[in-house]
Amino acid sequence: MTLSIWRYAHLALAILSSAFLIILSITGVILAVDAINEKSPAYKVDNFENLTLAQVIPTLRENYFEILEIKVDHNDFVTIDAMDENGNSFQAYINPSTGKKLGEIVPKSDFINWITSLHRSLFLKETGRAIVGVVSFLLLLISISGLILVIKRQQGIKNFFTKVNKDSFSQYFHVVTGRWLLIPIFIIALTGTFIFLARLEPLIGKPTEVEHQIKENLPAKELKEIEFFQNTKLSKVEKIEFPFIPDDEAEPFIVHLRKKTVTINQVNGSIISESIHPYSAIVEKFNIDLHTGRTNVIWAAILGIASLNILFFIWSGFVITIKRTRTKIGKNKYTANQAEIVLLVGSENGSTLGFANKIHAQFLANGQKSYMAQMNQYEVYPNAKNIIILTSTYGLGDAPTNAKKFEELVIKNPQKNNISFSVIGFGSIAYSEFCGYAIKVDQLLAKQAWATRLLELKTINDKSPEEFTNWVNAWNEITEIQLASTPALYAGKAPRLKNIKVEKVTKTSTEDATFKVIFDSKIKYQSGDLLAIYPAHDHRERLYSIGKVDSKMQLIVKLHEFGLGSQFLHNLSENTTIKARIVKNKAFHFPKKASKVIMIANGTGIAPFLGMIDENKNKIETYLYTGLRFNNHISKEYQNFAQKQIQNKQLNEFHFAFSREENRQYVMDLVKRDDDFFAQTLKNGGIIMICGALAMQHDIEKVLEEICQSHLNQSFNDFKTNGQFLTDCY
Ligand SMILES: Cc1cc2nc3c(=O)[nH]c(=O)nc-3n(C[C@H](O)[C@H](O)[C@H](O)COP(=O)(O)O)c2cc1C
Repeated sequence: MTLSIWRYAHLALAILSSAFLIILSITGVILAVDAINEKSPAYKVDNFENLTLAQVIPTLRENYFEILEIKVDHNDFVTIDAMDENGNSFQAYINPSTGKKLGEIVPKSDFINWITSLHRSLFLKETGRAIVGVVSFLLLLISISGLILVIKRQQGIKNFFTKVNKDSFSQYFHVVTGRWLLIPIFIIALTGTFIFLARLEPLIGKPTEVEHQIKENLPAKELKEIEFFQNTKLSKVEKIEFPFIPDDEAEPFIVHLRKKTVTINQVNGSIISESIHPYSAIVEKFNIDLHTGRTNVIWAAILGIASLNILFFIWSGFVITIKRTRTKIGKNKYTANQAEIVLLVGSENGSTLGFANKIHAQFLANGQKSYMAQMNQYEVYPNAKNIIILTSTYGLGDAPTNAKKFEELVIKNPQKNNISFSVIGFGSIAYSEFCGYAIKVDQLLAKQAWATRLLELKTINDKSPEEFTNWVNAWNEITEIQLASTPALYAGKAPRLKNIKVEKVTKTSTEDATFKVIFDSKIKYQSGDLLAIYPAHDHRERLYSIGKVDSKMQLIVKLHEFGLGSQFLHNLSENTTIKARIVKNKAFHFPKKASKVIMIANGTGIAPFLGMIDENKNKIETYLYTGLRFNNHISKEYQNFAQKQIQNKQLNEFHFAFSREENRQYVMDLVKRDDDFFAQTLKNGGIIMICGALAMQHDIEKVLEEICQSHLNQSFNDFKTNGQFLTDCY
């Protein structure tokens, strides 16, 4: 049978029974705790297993005036129901070997009685019992289908307990705890079903009565001499009814054992009759013991944990199902016939579809006729120029469920035009066949006469947005249709946006079109973090480095004529709010401890450093090197700020280079000039931070390499790997 039939059966049964299962599991946990509690105080005596009735009955007779009965409960505690000399009846726990009273019998609390009744019959008497019986049976079927799903997932029964790869929290724990708790849950379900069945009239057997021949004139015996008492252990007894009047032959002892009830002549000790319990009654008791854990603390604890876990199964099972429904594809704007870009998705749990959705939305926003379908819906696309396949892998290099028919369909429906194809595989290196199915699909398409490879197969481990942007970059390089290459955009969860208030947008400097935006916001962030804004009010985000100055969020932005982000920021009105989010950039936070920090920036890359200097309350020795084009009002403002911070002792020195002024200078010229200082700083464990253009970073790294080689006879790489070089360049 296919995986999906088992999966649907498992799900349908769970949906059908979940409301009742929730009630039964919660009450089950409470009853399990009660079963454990019941065992303390412990009234079981040490030699209980060895005591015979020949020892117990005479002792009790000596100690008590008139005994009605004694009972041995499932905890092996013995209780007595007797009368004292004054004719007052009493019940108590006793020590069966000495007859001593051990404690009062405390009745179950109203709460426990209420819970027990809810658990047994949902307060609906016989109807409720029937519902509970049916739900137990459904739970039995759920555990069987669950067992089969685990076996299938683990590729056979022999791998049942081998490692489960962590795909998502809910899935991982559903499978892992499922493996361990399947047996107790199976037993709970099976015994629960039997307890219900055992109450059905036709299944209840009748006891077998055995009358013994009564021998006349047998000699009288003392109680301790009666053979039956000598041969019967107290531990096998459930109840003994004592004769009303001692020494009267007409008044027998009635001993209730697990398997039978025996009537004994109290004078001569002969067995008068035996009533052998039907098999169903014995099984029922055993079932109740197993179902309630009342005879064993450890088993009661296991049942409690298993019951609790049923709640967890219900929760995680539904999370998995909801995730799975995410593999459904929404309505397309264009038909398969109109489509120029076709995105085909193979996804079991929806994450691959998430990636596909994001590029589909961008294609549509760029005016492309993009069409998305499941791989199982493959057909002929008369106008397609590009087919992009995004598929995950399951089993041992197998297709996800919605791609199972793909191979057959590709062979059956050859395309009529030449179409470029590109395959992106989603998988996990934890599996031996990493992206095995994507590899198969890539090879299959390569063999089709109509297909031309656009890009090499790209495999992506563990849904990595970074690895996905490698494919995006490769796509952007060879096609006209540009896709966003910010990894954060492709990260799993849709980001939660916050409202932040615009406090001020400064005028742009005439020479290099730079301006400052100040936000007033209570969101948590730190200088060096990034602010993600959504200028097109869609999912495409632009990131800006943040400086926290005077407790305000400050961005320094260069206005680009066609820059969506910079134009958006530039046009903001004061006292309005925008939707944005913080992208934590831990790798670029100001060090909490360092012997020395050197900051290198060019252009707007100075933004986070202004904040870091302002926040340098520990007065770590800090040096700022900045490269700008012009020495204008903006650079003057930076210099004034730096001067003030030197007075505060939050900055030690600052150096500016201007590339469009007299004596053209770049920031790397300043580094070269202070080569000895840079070498010593690195040697002494100091940290260099760099923010600005990627090209500047390359140049600076080259200069630092030369400095390290000539001054320290060492490679700059050593300091990089040592975490002494922090970068945030774009
Ligand atoms: C039961 C199971 C089996 C898997 N088998 C493989 C495999 O053989 N090879 C592989 O590369 N990834 C395997 N994976 C990992 C998935 O392909 C990967 O997590 C993928 O990103 C899931 O995408 P989806 O959410 O779109 O289905 C397996 C995952 C699970 C849960």
